[in-house]
Amino acid sequence: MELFEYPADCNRNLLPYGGSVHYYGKIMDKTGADRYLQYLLAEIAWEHDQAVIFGRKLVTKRKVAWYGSMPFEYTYSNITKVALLWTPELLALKDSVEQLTGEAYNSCLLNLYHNGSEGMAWHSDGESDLKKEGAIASLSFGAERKFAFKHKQTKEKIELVLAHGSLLVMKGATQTHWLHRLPPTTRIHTPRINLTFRTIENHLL
Ligand SMILES: O=C(O)CCC(=O)C(=O)O
Ligand SMILES: [Fe+2]
Repeated sequence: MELFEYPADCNRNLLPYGGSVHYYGKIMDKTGADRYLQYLLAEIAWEHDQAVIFGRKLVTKRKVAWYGSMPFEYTYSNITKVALLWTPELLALKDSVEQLTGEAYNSCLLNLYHNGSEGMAWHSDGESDLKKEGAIASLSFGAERKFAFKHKQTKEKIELVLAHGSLLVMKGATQTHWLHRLPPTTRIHTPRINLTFRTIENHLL
């Protein structure tokens, strides 16, 4: 298992095969990242996430929000959500991420993990409404947390730490061949916010 440290080289593919993951490291200074963290904590329309699993409605401790360029409908874990429209701050972040990654995004899923007891289990972001093999750009604010990839067949694992104000991009066949997760940890007692910019297609708008 490899653990990547700074300085980040955004041209380096962290995956050895079957997709591409690029870590840009911190894309803003600490003052800027602190300001976005405070803004996001205070102003985003956070809600507890819900999922219907085996016909039972479960509510997660983690909070989520969903924003976009249009009131897209987005279905995952059998729950349909309607996107809120970009705030000026989210639009500014989207523009920066588009410039850095050379890709366009029309929506963003936001996650708020209150402390290390909250995480996200192994999954891939292969929902049918997402552009196939489209890039997913992930911005992190707040507590530094480990993030892990696991190949679906070989089970090979790749881990890295996502810094405050940092950018990670997953693209190509990554979602087809690799799972990812945010493991829980007892060591973290402060919040982390993650924004994943995505491209929704086949919407009926
Ligand atoms: O919190 C993270 O860094 C990842 C979130 C994630 O994988 C997702 O929203 O699909
Ligand atoms: Fe994901």
